[in-house]
Amino acid sequence: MPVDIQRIEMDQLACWRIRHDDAELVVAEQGAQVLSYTRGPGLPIIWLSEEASFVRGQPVRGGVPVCWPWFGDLARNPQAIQDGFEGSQPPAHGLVRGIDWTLKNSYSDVDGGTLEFVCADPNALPDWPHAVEPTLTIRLDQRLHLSLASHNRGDTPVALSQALHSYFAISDIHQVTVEGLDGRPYIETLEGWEQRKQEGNLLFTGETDRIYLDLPPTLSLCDTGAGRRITLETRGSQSAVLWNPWIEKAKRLSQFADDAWQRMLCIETANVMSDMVCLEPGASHTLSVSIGVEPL
Ligand SMILES: O=P(O)(O)OC[C@H]1O[C@@H](O)[C@H](O)[C@@H](O)[C@@H]1O
Repeated sequence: MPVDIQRIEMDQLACWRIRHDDAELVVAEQGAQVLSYTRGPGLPIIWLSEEASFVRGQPVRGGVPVCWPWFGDLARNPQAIQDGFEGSQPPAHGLVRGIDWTLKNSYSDVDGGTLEFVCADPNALPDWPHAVEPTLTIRLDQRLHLSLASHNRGDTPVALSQALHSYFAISDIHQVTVEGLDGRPYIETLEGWEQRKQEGNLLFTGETDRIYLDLPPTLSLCDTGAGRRITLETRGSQSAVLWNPWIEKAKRLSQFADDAWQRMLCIETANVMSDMVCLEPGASHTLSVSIGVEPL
């Protein structure tokens, strides 16, 4: 079946939809945010909140928000990243989630379709005066491939942290495990940002908000309830954030049903803390993840 690429609208947001075989991907120009990704009928691969709103200037809950040029709370980032921001109220997860990116290129071939976005509005980031424009290449073939590239065109070094904040759809949080973390160090942000070591695979029994470091290139999300394994093959990243808000935090989140914590899990391919990116003048860095699905 030929690859079909269409511009569509989701309420206030201009979006692009790629259909290929039984897969469908929707990406908003705002934030270059993947909103949904499905393959055949049944459980989606990427989760989009039932309460998501598609409003200009507001990040959508679910999909894959791009966190850039810092991840999370700026005050928790290494000093060199904090020093790059000259404003007074840094938003969580950086500056590009709620602004329009430009579709620079789109094309299809026999194997799939590709969208290339650039965040190039020179007035968009007045409090972050650095000559780095991120580009996000999104390719759908038998897998979903996301590549976030940063190129320092200025004449001073630039430090940044970032994440492809992927929300995965799951059958039930009690029936999933994450493989590939065994023996790796992590920062337990819910208990004083203590550094700990993972023993075995990760299971979920409560609120989880951890930064894993020194990671191997592949992590897997094994979902026995759905009978499938989602694999994340990364490049340019050795850190990931594992997040589930559980019961109480779910009630405080925007665009999030009280019980939605049971149906989603974030595995965020990242460059955070000691895995931050330092770009010398003229240097580039690319953070990539390829997301595949296989039956158990
Ligand atoms: O509500 P936001 O800004 O999209 O953030 C959602 C979550 O994003 C995760 O990456 C953080 O680790 C969590 O602490 C945070 O709650």
